[in-house]
Amino acid sequence: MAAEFPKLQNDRILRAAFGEEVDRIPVWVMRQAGRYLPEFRAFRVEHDFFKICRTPELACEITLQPIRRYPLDAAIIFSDILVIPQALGFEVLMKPGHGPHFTEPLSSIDDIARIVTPVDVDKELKYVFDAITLTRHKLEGKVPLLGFAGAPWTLFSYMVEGGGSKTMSKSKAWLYAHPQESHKVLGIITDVTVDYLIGQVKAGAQMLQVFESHAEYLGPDSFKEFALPYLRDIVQRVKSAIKDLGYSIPMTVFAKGGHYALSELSTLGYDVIQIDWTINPEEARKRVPDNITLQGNLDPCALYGPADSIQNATKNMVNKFGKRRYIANLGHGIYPDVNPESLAVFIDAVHDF
Ligand SMILES: Cc1c2[nH]c(c1CCC(=O)O)Cc1[nH]c(c(CCC(=O)O)c1C)Cc1[nH]c(c(CCC(=O)O)c1C)Cc1[nH]c(c(C)c1CCC(=O)O)C2
Repeated sequence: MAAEFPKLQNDRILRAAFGEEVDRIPVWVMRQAGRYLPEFRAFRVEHDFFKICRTPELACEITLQPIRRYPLDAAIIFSDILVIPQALGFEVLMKPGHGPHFTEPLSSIDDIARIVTPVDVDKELKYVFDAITLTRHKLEGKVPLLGFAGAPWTLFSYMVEGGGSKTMSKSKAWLYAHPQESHKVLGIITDVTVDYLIGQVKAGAQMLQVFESHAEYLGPDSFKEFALPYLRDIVQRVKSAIKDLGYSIPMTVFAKGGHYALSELSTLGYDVIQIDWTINPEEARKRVPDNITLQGNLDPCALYGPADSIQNATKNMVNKFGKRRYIANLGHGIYPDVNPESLAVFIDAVHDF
């Protein structure tokens, strides 16, 4: 199937992920297709967020917007981690300015019965696979296309909280009051995520990232019990299945705020570990073995500074990571009120290295 896609012209990010030499440091940016771009905001006036996700032509167009503007080294498919809870039967709305909203979250353990399982991923999430295949063609081999999914604990916390939360106290309450039931739900999410990521590879994704965005709410012990086993399960099952299909695709894990677990995360089988800006890259390098690539980690707020300050911060960051086994990125998604010009300064500063 891969042979049907246009030939890849820039494989820097894949080479860096596998620890091969690169002529220049690859860079992409979390939320590179997003509200900081006027062309994205114009689209959002006309289209609902999940309608864009569900319409391959629209999702493809949004994915390509930052690629047209900047010399990025990867595209990431426009979608959201919450398409998995939707496939499990939850209604999720994206309220402009408020973020995600579940109309009926998991409010008691009796609600587990409402979860639709097993999920026929090829049917329920076909729209994502179609968007990936279309985008892979439309990219014309310019850069690799990344796929992604949310990690089980992060999705579980959304399904229980029903939206954002400062403390995650409802979902953490489940972990302490109903550990067995929590494991059951985490297992259900894991199974569908495995099929989903395999489907993305079959559809044309060339690298995969798993977002454990809510790692910061757990601690070493709860992360070890409720996050780590599922992150391991995902990488091992996906890697083994795609290997049987003849693919070798690098996988990245991002446990935001989860530095306390960096050593354990390094043992799971991911090729790349993304870090946020609250850890010094030199410290991360010490805790992650050198057969793993690091990705990150400029403070997204650094892009509010003037050009010379962005350049200095980027230079400083790259010096700390070193050029080997490194993919440049921000430490979290780009903020909606960042000047698009500032992103160009960041990307050029990485490439000038
Ligand atoms: C936690 C999480 C979500 N979604 C995602 C995560 C993990 C990464 C992270 O930690 O940020 C992942 C995600 N969401 C989106 C992408 C697209 C690809 C890309 O990075 O460009 C990706 C990779 C689009 C999006 N997802 C969302 C938008 C903005 C929606 C809008 O236009 O109204 C975009 C472009 C909405 C979203 N989606 C989510 C939230 C909390 C919000 C609201 C807050 C916000 O806007 O940043 C859940």
